[in-house]
Amino acid sequence: MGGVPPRPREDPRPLKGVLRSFGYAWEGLAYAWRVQRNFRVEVALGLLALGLGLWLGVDLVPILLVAALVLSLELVNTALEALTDLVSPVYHPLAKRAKDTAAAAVFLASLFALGLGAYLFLPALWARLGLS
Ligand SMILES: Nc1ncnc2c1ncn2[C@@H]1O[C@H](COP(=O)(O)OP(=O)(O)OP(=O)(O)O)[C@@H](O)[C@H]1O
Repeated sequence: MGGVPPRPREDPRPLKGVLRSFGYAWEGLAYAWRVQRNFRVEVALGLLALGLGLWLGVDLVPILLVAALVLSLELVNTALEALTDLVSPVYHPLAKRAKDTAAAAVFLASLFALGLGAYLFLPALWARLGLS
């Protein structure tokens, strides 16, 4: 067998342990960035929305919150995909349910982000362009 790295022992020094946890979280982020094109697209769209929000002078808090929601759900979706592939490398209807439902969570949050973007940006954009 082999291939499965040993589980690291918990570091008794609190700060070291916390820093190590950040390191693992960073590895997870780097993995999602590397393998998930959707994650990269969502980061780019989030930055675009922030730039647009700054330019139009709209409230950035809802934009930051919805971007955090979409990106976090995409990370959870990526984790679930990996776990599903581990426990069910061949087709199984329950594996399909798990992957499809996790994907639906990202889809729903993305639809919400789109609606929020339209609600926040369109009136400000019309005003900026002198169309309202
Ligand atoms: N082991 C499996 N058993 C049953 N259905 C599966 C299985 N693996 C994947 N699927 C089906 O194929 C779809 C695509 O799965 P895949 O693993 O390619 O993820 P994905 O949706 O392409 O994710 P991403 O594009 O974010 O990597 C799933 O949503 C599911 O419907």
